[in-house]
Amino acid sequence: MSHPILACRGVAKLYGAKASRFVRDGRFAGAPEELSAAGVVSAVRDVDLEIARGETFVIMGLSGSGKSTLVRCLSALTPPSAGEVLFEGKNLNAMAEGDLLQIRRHQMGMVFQNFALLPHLTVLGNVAFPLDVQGVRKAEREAKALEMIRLVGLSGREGRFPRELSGGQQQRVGIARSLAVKPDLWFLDEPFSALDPLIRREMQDEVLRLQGLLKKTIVFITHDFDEAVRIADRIAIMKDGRIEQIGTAEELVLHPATDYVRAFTQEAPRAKILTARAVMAPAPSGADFAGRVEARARIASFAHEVEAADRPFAVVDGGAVIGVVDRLAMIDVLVGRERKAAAA
Ligand SMILES: Nc1ncnc2c1ncn2[C@@H]1O[C@H](COP(=O)(O)OP(=O)(O)OP(=O)(O)O)[C@@H](O)[C@H]1O
Repeated sequence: MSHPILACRGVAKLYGAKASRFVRDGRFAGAPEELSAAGVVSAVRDVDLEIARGETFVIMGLSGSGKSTLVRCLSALTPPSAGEVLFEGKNLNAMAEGDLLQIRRHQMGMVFQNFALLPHLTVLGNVAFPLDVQGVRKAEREAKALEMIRLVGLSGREGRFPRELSGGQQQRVGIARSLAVKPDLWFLDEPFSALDPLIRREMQDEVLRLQGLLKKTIVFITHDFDEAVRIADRIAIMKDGRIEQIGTAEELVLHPATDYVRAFTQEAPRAKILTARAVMAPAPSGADFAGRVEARARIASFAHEVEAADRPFAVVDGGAVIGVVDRLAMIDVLVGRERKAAAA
């Protein structure tokens, strides 16, 4: 990656009175037994990652795996105990407090699971709040806030208080507020887990729509693989404070680096993740095709047609046939048996 907007090198976050014993020369060093004997929790350790500008990067893992702590380190809410977090190449932890505050206020936006709205402020007041903190004048901040309220579809509700809104609407206010400062980096920490499944899906579409429009860099935490698959460019899977693997959903499903990732992705919606390219077989010469599918098309989008056909479908890339998929390939996918991809 040429110029990541955000990068981590050897990041660790330790909790406990004796935590500093396990940091030497800015690096984390300690065996699990030593840490537990000293009563130290390594909420995050050994994290290296790079996030590209415009990327939607999802962090997944079970409860307690360190997702929120890592995001707190990435967003400079908390300093790591060891390692570096680089924002646009600058080390956030070596920065003067004032510069850090500027970056947090002007270049980062956050959305939380519990909405974190101010109950005594209206929708307009809540969305304008971060601009108020920045010292933006009233007329300007209200104009900007109204623009964001319109963007998230809440026009007409500017004067309502949070308690007068549904959960989904409250989270739209949270989203509008986090976007009001026009951040480069947008952090969303399990933003939709308090919402019911239908609203949750609607909000995922909302994030996708806003991302298409605003082209932010997104760091998104979720427990839900379906949610991750819908929105992520890449997914990091965390376990016990460490990142087990980073990859596209397809890479994680097809090439899990550890048994943990294999187990974690077992229930993943394979047909929504795998592409024609990943399941195709080499095309026999002179084959008679029932139709064509794009190499990058997800299986779910064409499985029906292919299953119903008595001949294979051609897999095409840039107009050229690069392989075939047939009924058998569909069954292989559904039972989790992948074929080797044909040379692409
Ligand atoms: N301030 C703290 N003091 C002590 N331990 C902490 C602190 N914050 C987090 N931890 C511990 O660090 C580990 C990681 O916590 P974290 O909240 O980052 O996990 P998570 O993956 O975000 O979990 P969840 O999905 O439940 O929010 C947990 O074992 C937690 O108890």
